[in-house]
Amino acid sequence: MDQSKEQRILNTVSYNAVKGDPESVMKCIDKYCSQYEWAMNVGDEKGLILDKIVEEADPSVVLELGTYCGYSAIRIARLLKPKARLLTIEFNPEFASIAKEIIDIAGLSDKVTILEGHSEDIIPQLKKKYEVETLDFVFLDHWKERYAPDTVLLEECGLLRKGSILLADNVVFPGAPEFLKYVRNNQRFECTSYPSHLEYMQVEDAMEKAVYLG
Ligand SMILES: O=C(NCc1cccc(CNc2ccc3[nH]ncc3c2)c1)c1cc(-c2ccc(F)cc2)cc(O)c1O
Ligand SMILES: [Mg+2]
Repeated sequence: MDQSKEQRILNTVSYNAVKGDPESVMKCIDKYCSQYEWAMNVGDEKGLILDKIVEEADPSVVLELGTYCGYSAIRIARLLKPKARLLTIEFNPEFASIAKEIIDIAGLSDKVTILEGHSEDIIPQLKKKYEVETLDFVFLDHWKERYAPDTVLLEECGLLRKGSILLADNVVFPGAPEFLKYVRNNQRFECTSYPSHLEYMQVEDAMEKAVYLG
Protein backbone atom coordinates (compact mmCIF):
# COMPACT_ATOMS: atom_id res chain seq x y z
CA MET A 1 0.00 0.00 0.00
CA ASP A 2 1.75 3.24 -0.97
CA GLN A 3 2.33 5.94 1.64
CA SER A 4 0.02 8.83 2.44
CA LYS A 5 1.00 12.48 1.89
CA GLU A 6 1.16 12.89 5.67
CA GLN A 7 3.55 9.92 5.92
CA ARG A 8 5.74 11.57 3.24
CA ILE A 9 5.75 14.78 5.30
CA LEU A 10 6.90 12.78 8.35
CA ASN A 11 9.61 11.12 6.24
CA THR A 12 11.02 14.43 5.06
CA VAL A 13 10.98 15.82 8.61
CA SER A 14 12.64 12.78 10.13
CA TYR A 15 15.27 12.78 7.35
CA ASN A 16 16.00 16.52 7.04
CA ALA A 17 15.07 18.31 10.26
CA VAL A 18 17.47 18.89 13.17
CA LYS A 19 16.18 16.84 16.13
CA GLY A 20 15.00 19.05 18.99
CA ASP A 21 14.87 22.16 16.79
CA PRO A 22 11.25 23.27 16.21
CA GLU A 23 12.23 25.96 13.69
CA SER A 24 14.01 23.42 11.49
CA VAL A 25 10.94 21.14 11.59
CA MET A 26 8.67 24.04 10.55
CA LYS A 27 11.08 25.05 7.72
CA CYS A 28 11.24 21.46 6.52
CA ILE A 29 7.44 21.12 6.35
CA ASP A 30 6.98 24.52 4.69
CA LYS A 31 9.67 23.73 2.10
CA TYR A 32 8.16 20.32 1.28
CA CYS A 33 4.56 21.59 1.11
CA SER A 34 5.40 24.62 -1.05
CA GLN A 35 7.66 22.70 -3.44
CA TYR A 36 6.22 19.19 -3.67
CA GLU A 37 2.82 18.55 -2.11
CA TRP A 38 0.40 21.17 -0.81
CA ALA A 39 -0.92 20.34 2.67
CA MET A 40 -3.26 22.14 5.07
CA ASN A 41 -0.66 23.39 7.59
CA VAL A 42 -1.26 26.96 8.72
CA GLY A 43 2.02 27.74 6.92
CA ASP A 44 4.66 30.44 7.30
CA GLU A 45 2.66 33.53 6.31
CA LYS A 46 -0.31 32.99 8.63
CA GLY A 47 2.18 31.35 11.01
CA LEU A 48 3.94 34.67 11.57
CA ILE A 49 0.60 36.28 12.53
CA LEU A 50 -0.07 33.33 14.87
CA ASP A 51 3.39 33.80 16.43
CA LYS A 52 2.77 37.48 17.22
CA ILE A 53 -0.65 36.83 18.77
CA VAL A 54 0.70 33.94 20.90
CA GLU A 55 3.73 35.99 22.03
CA GLU A 56 1.50 38.88 23.04
CA ALA A 57 -0.88 36.55 24.93
CA ASP A 58 1.89 34.47 26.58
CA PRO A 59 -0.71 31.78 27.44
CA SER A 60 -0.28 29.06 30.10
CA VAL A 61 -3.04 26.73 28.84
CA VAL A 62 -3.68 26.42 25.08
CA LEU A 63 -6.27 24.30 23.28
CA GLU A 64 -5.89 23.53 19.57
CA LEU A 65 -8.74 22.03 17.55
CA GLY A 66 -7.33 20.11 14.58
CA THR A 67 -3.75 18.87 15.02
CA TYR A 68 -3.18 17.50 11.49
CA CYS A 69 0.60 16.89 11.25
CA GLY A 70 1.41 19.02 14.29
CA TYR A 71 2.81 22.06 12.44
CA SER A 72 0.76 24.67 14.35
CA ALA A 73 1.13 22.78 17.62
CA ILE A 74 4.92 23.09 17.19
CA ARG A 75 4.58 26.72 16.09
CA ILE A 76 2.65 27.57 19.26
CA ALA A 77 4.40 25.28 21.78
CA ARG A 78 7.88 26.57 20.87
CA LEU A 79 6.81 30.00 22.18
CA LEU A 80 5.31 28.80 25.49
CA LYS A 81 6.98 29.40 28.86
CA PRO A 82 8.36 26.35 30.76
CA LYS A 83 5.24 25.27 32.70
CA ALA A 84 2.75 26.16 29.95
CA ARG A 85 1.05 23.39 28.00
CA LEU A 86 -0.87 22.81 24.79
CA LEU A 87 -3.71 20.29 24.41
CA THR A 88 -4.55 19.49 20.81
CA ILE A 89 -7.57 17.50 19.61
CA GLU A 90 -7.34 15.35 16.49
CA PHE A 91 -10.06 13.00 15.21
CA ASN A 92 -8.13 11.29 12.40
CA PRO A 93 -5.98 8.50 13.97
CA GLU A 94 -3.35 8.57 11.20
CA PHE A 95 -2.92 12.34 11.54
CA ALA A 96 -2.68 11.96 15.34
CA SER A 97 0.07 9.35 15.14
CA ILE A 98 2.07 11.28 12.53
CA ALA A 99 1.70 14.51 14.54
CA LYS A 100 2.95 12.72 17.66
CA GLU A 101 6.14 11.69 15.86
CA ILE A 102 6.72 15.13 14.31
CA ILE A 103 6.13 16.89 17.66
CA ASP A 104 8.61 14.44 19.23
CA ILE A 105 11.24 15.23 16.57
CA ALA A 106 10.76 18.93 17.40
CA GLY A 107 11.48 18.08 21.06
CA LEU A 108 8.14 19.45 22.26
CA SER A 109 6.45 16.28 23.53
CA ASP A 110 6.58 17.46 27.15
CA LYS A 111 4.55 20.59 26.30
CA VAL A 112 2.05 19.08 23.87
CA THR A 113 -0.65 16.48 24.57
CA ILE A 114 -2.61 15.06 21.62
CA LEU A 115 -6.18 14.04 22.52
CA GLU A 116 -7.71 11.68 19.97
CA GLY A 117 -11.37 12.21 19.24
CA HIS A 118 -13.92 14.82 18.23
CA SER A 119 -13.89 18.29 19.80
CA GLU A 120 -17.55 18.02 20.81
CA ASP A 121 -16.79 14.87 22.81
CA ILE A 122 -13.51 16.00 24.37
CA ILE A 123 -14.26 19.66 25.23
CA PRO A 124 -16.80 18.63 27.93
CA GLN A 125 -14.11 16.42 29.51
CA LEU A 126 -11.37 19.07 29.71
CA LYS A 127 -12.12 20.27 33.24
CA LYS A 128 -12.51 16.93 35.00
CA LYS A 129 -10.41 14.53 32.94
CA TYR A 130 -7.65 16.92 31.79
CA GLU A 131 -7.55 19.21 34.84
CA VAL A 132 -8.17 22.38 32.84
CA GLU A 133 -9.59 25.33 34.76
CA THR A 134 -9.97 27.86 31.93
CA LEU A 135 -8.29 28.26 28.54
CA ASP A 136 -6.03 31.22 27.83
CA PHE A 137 -5.82 30.60 24.10
CA VAL A 138 -7.77 28.46 21.59
CA PHE A 139 -6.60 27.87 17.99
CA LEU A 140 -9.46 26.66 15.78
CA ASP A 141 -8.30 24.78 12.68
CA HIS A 142 -10.56 21.71 12.44
CA TRP A 143 -13.80 21.26 10.41
CA LYS A 144 -14.94 24.79 9.61
CA GLU A 145 -18.60 24.10 10.35
CA ARG A 146 -17.57 23.08 13.89
CA TYR A 147 -16.01 26.47 14.74
CA ALA A 148 -19.29 28.12 15.82
CA PRO A 149 -20.86 25.21 17.75
CA ASP A 150 -17.55 24.51 19.50
CA THR A 151 -17.24 28.17 20.51
CA VAL A 152 -20.68 27.92 22.13
CA LEU A 153 -19.65 24.62 23.77
CA LEU A 154 -16.45 26.14 25.19
CA GLU A 155 -18.47 28.91 26.81
CA GLU A 156 -21.17 26.51 28.09
CA CYS A 157 -18.47 24.33 29.69
CA GLY A 158 -17.10 27.37 31.54
CA LEU A 159 -13.75 27.08 29.79
CA LEU A 160 -13.52 30.74 28.73
CA ARG A 161 -12.51 33.55 31.09
CA LYS A 162 -12.29 37.32 30.66
CA GLY A 163 -9.53 37.77 28.08
CA SER A 164 -9.49 34.22 26.65
CA ILE A 165 -8.33 34.47 23.04
CA LEU A 166 -9.88 32.47 20.20
CA LEU A 167 -7.92 32.49 16.94
CA ALA A 168 -9.57 30.86 13.92
CA ASP A 169 -7.77 29.80 10.74
CA ASN A 170 -9.40 29.86 7.27
CA VAL A 171 -12.26 32.25 7.95
CA VAL A 172 -12.08 33.35 4.28
CA PHE A 173 -10.94 30.15 2.55
CA PRO A 174 -12.40 27.53 2.87
CA GLY A 175 -14.40 29.95 5.06
CA ALA A 176 -16.22 29.83 8.38
CA PRO A 177 -19.21 32.15 7.78
CA GLU A 178 -21.36 30.97 10.70
CA PHE A 179 -18.40 31.44 13.10
CA LEU A 180 -17.75 34.99 11.83
CA LYS A 181 -21.46 35.83 12.11
CA TYR A 182 -21.62 34.38 15.63
CA VAL A 183 -18.59 36.13 17.17
CA ARG A 184 -18.91 39.43 15.30
CA ASN A 185 -22.55 39.92 16.38
CA ASN A 186 -21.90 38.85 19.97
CA GLN A 187 -21.16 41.56 22.57
CA ARG A 188 -19.18 39.01 24.61
CA PHE A 189 -16.49 38.92 21.92
CA GLU A 190 -14.08 41.62 20.70
CA CYS A 191 -13.10 40.63 17.13
CA THR A 192 -10.13 41.47 14.90
CA SER A 193 -9.54 40.24 11.34
CA TYR A 194 -6.02 39.36 10.09
CA PRO A 195 -6.04 39.21 6.28
CA SER A 196 -3.47 36.86 4.79
CA HIS A 197 -3.28 34.10 2.18
CA LEU A 198 -4.04 30.41 2.05
CA GLU A 199 -0.96 28.43 3.02
CA TYR A 200 1.55 28.06 0.13
CA MET A 201 -0.91 29.73 -2.33
CA GLN A 202 -1.82 33.22 -3.57
CA VAL A 203 -5.47 32.71 -2.66
CA GLU A 204 -6.89 35.20 -0.14
CA ASP A 205 -7.52 33.89 3.37
CA ALA A 206 -7.70 35.41 6.86
CA MET A 207 -7.56 34.56 10.53
CA GLU A 208 -10.06 35.99 13.02
CA LYS A 209 -9.20 36.78 16.62
CA ALA A 210 -12.13 36.83 19.05
CA VAL A 211 -11.33 37.89 22.62
CA TYR A 212 -13.89 36.71 25.19
CA LEU A 213 -15.03 39.61 27.39
CA GLY A 214 -16.75 37.46 30.04
O1 LIG B 1 -10.59 21.78 6.41
C1 LIG B 1 -9.49 22.12 6.83
N1 LIG B 1 -9.00 21.65 7.98
C2 LIG B 1 -9.80 20.76 8.84
C3 LIG B 1 -9.72 19.30 8.52
C4 LIG B 1 -9.86 18.83 7.22
C5 LIG B 1 -9.82 17.46 6.97
C6 LIG B 1 -9.66 16.55 8.00
C7 LIG B 1 -9.53 17.01 9.28
C8 LIG B 1 -9.39 15.97 10.35
N2 LIG B 1 -9.15 16.54 11.64
C9 LIG B 1 -10.21 16.81 12.49
C10 LIG B 1 -11.52 16.71 12.08
C11 LIG B 1 -12.56 16.96 12.97
C12 LIG B 1 -12.26 17.30 14.29
N3 LIG B 1 -13.07 17.55 15.36
N4 LIG B 1 -12.27 17.81 16.44
C13 LIG B 1 -11.00 17.70 16.07
C14 LIG B 1 -10.94 17.38 14.69
C15 LIG B 1 -9.91 17.14 13.82
C16 LIG B 1 -9.55 18.37 9.56
C17 LIG B 1 -8.62 23.01 6.01
C18 LIG B 1 -8.80 23.01 4.63
C19 LIG B 1 -8.01 23.83 3.80
C20 LIG B 1 -8.20 23.81 2.34
C21 LIG B 1 -8.68 22.67 1.72
C22 LIG B 1 -8.84 22.65 0.33
C23 LIG B 1 -8.52 23.76 -0.43
F1 LIG B 1 -8.65 23.74 -1.78
C24 LIG B 1 -8.04 24.89 0.19
C25 LIG B 1 -7.90 24.91 1.57
C26 LIG B 1 -7.03 24.66 4.39
C27 LIG B 1 -6.86 24.67 5.78
O2 LIG B 1 -5.95 25.49 6.36
C28 LIG B 1 -7.66 23.85 6.60
O3 LIG B 1 -7.47 23.91 7.95
MG1 LIG C 1 -6.30 25.62 8.46
